[in-house]
Amino acid sequence: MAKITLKNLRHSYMPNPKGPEDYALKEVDLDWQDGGAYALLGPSGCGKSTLLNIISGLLVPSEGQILFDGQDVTQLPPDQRNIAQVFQFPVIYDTMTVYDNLAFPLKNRGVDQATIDRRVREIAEMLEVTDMLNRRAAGLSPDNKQKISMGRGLVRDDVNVVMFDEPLTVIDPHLKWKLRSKLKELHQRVKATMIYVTHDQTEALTFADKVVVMQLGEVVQIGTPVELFERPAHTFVGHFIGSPGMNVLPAELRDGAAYFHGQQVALEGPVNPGTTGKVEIGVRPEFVSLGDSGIEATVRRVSDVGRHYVIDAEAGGSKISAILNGTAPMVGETVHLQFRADQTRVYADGWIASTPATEESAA
Ligand SMILES: Nc1ncnc2c1ncn2[C@@H]1O[C@H](COP(=O)(O)OP(=O)(O)OP(=O)(O)O)[C@@H](O)[C@H]1O
Repeated sequence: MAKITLKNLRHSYMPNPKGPEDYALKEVDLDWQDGGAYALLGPSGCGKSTLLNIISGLLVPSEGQILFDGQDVTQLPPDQRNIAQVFQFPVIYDTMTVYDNLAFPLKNRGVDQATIDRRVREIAEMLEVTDMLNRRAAGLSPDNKQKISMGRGLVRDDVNVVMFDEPLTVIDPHLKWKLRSKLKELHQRVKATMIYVTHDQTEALTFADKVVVMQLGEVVQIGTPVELFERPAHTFVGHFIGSPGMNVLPAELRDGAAYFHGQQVALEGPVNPGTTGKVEIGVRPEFVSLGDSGIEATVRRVSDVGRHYVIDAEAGGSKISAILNGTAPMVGETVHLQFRADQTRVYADGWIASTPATEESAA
C-alpha cells in the first residue's frame, strides 16, 4: 500500500483553457495516507471521476503531479500503477467459477498456487461467499456478482490503492446497508489504502475515516464525518451533509455582530477580522429549537419522521428547518426560533468566517 500525494493538480478537457471555469479540476493538493479509508464525495459533475482517472492513470492531468510513496507516477500508464478498481457494474467472468474469478488477479501476476488458495479463501470468508466458490458466476444475483467484483479488487495484497467507483449503484436498496458495513469491516481487516467515490453522503460517512468533499472541481473540505457535520468549512458541505442540511441564512455584519432580518444572532465566537463579501449565518436544524423569544417565524410544514419532527418555518423570506422532539407546532402557527450559539457560525462567500470562542481564549 502507498501514500498517495496529489500536487498542484489541475485538469481541463479543453485544449486552451483560459479561466478557472474551463477546468474540470481546479487546484487540488491532497495527501491520502497509507492504509486510510477515504471517501470522495460530491454531486454529479464535480470532478470525482476526473480525479479518479488521474489517480488510476487513465488520464494525464493538464498540470501537477501524482506521487505514490514520493515517486512521481504522473506519466505512468494504468497497468504500471499497481491499482485495483471496483466499478459501478460488476466486472467478472460469467463462465468462470467464483473461485476462479477471485483467483484471476493473482494468477495473472504469477502468484504461487498455495498463496492463491489461501488468499481466495480468506477473501471469500470475509465477503461471506465461501459457499459459492464452486458456482459459476453467471448464476449469481447482481449483489453477489458485485461482492465478487469487490473481492477481485481486494484479493491482491500488494496494490498501492483500491478504488471503488460508486460500487453500490446496482445493489438493491435493502441490501445496500449490508454491503456498506461489509466494506467498512473489510477495510479494517485488509488495511489497504481505499478511495471510495460516491455522491451519496450515507455511503461516504459510513465507509470513510476521512471524507474529501468536492464541489465544482474543488476540494471544499477534508474531514472526519463528525468534523463535516459539526463544523462545515463551506456552506456547500453544510447543505450537502445532513438531513435536512444546514440552514444558511442571509446576514449582515455590524461592529463584529451578525444580524438576520434585523435581529442579532449569537455566534460560536468572534467573526474573523476583515470579513467581507456575501455574509451568511449557518446553523444545523439539530441546533434550532422553539422558545418564548427568538426569531419570529411561521411554520410552513411539519414532517413526522418517527423519532422526531422536522419543521420548516419561514422568517424574513428565508426557510429555517428545525429538528424537534416533543410536541410539534401546527402549520401556520407563529413560533420563536432559537439557535444554539456555539453551533451558529458566520460564512462569507461560502467559507467559514467565525472562530469558536474556546479556540480564541486558548490562543
Ligand atoms: N471526456 C470529457 N470531455 C469533456 N468534458 C468532460 C469529460 N469528462 C468530464 N467532463 C466534464 O468535467 C466535469 C467533471 O466531470 P466528472 O465526470 O469528473 O464529474 P463526476 O463528479 O465524476 O460526475 P459523475 O458522478 O456524474 O460522473 C463536468 O463538467 C464534465 O462535464
